Amino acid sequence: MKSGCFVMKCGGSTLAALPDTFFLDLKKLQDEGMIPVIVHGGGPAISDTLGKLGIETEFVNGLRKTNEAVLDVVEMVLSGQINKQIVRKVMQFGAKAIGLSGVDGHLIEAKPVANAAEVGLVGEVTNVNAAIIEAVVQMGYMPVIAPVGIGEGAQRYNINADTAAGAVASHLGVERMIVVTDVPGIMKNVDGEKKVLPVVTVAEIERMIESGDIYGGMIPKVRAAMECIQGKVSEVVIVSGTEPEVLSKVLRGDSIGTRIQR
Ligand SMILES: Nc1ncnc2c1ncn2[C@@H]1O[C@H](COP(=O)(O)OP(=O)(O)O)[C@@H](O)[C@H]1O
Ligand SMILES: CC(=O)N[C@@H](CCC(=O)OP(=O)(O)O)C(=O)O
Repeated sequence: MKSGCFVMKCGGSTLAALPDTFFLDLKKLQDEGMIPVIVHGGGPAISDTLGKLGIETEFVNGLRKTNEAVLDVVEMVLSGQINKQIVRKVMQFGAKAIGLSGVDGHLIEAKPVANAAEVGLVGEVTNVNAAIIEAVVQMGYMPVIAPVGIGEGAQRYNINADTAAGAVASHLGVERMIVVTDVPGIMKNVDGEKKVLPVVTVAEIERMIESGDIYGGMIPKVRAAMECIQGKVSEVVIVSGTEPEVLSKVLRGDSIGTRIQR
């Protein structure tokens, strides 16, 4: 992949709260020749629609228990509602974007996760067809990707968005993944005060999961980060979407959020 390309994962927790400056920043970066590849979540919107339809939903270690009925809603909300909302918003601020789901052109190939007996149709990424992303970028568009995967027998899978973003970053071989969420980074209680850790290593993350300092939705983020920094990706940065011009700040190396390094 060309230099200047980075993967940005945008969590469902923060999508509605993203300020206009976030989208203006994306447009500025695209104009400057930077290449954002967006992978998005949408967990809260999925839960909301499942609730309206009276379908029960449950999480096991941060993964949604998924059957075909749940998968219908996951695909509808992620590839339909949320993906198009993001594409429309990016275009409204003047940038060029094309929305895809992991199903399109076998973009994200998947197989059942190891604990499928417990969580059902949740996928683990087996391959990312980077050539599709590269072709979209070549045409001057920002790819916006929904984390639904496809596997053997054309089976769809629900993939955690952090996991999908990490796999996309690894397969594209980008230098950096930026995880945009609703907290300013990985936080820790220091002398009774919650502080953002500027840098954490893999060993520190393992200790923080063990001690319970990292829990819930932060776990798939740090697991995806630890997985992708084993390869070409040199760092994963976790930041808040409400911080003005957060992407430009990370890319120019400002001290912001939490950097996860090898
Ligand atoms: N150590 C930690 N520092 C910051 N947030 C944490 C930590 N451990 C767990 N969290 C939780 O992780 C959440 C972010 O994950 P999640 O809600 O899944 O967001 P997203 O939709 O962006 O993926 C935070 O709102 C916070 O409640
Ligand atoms: C398997 C699994 O749990 N999939 C997630 C996919 C969306 C997601 O990950 O969205 P966030 O980034 O907003 O959490 C789900 O069904 O909620």
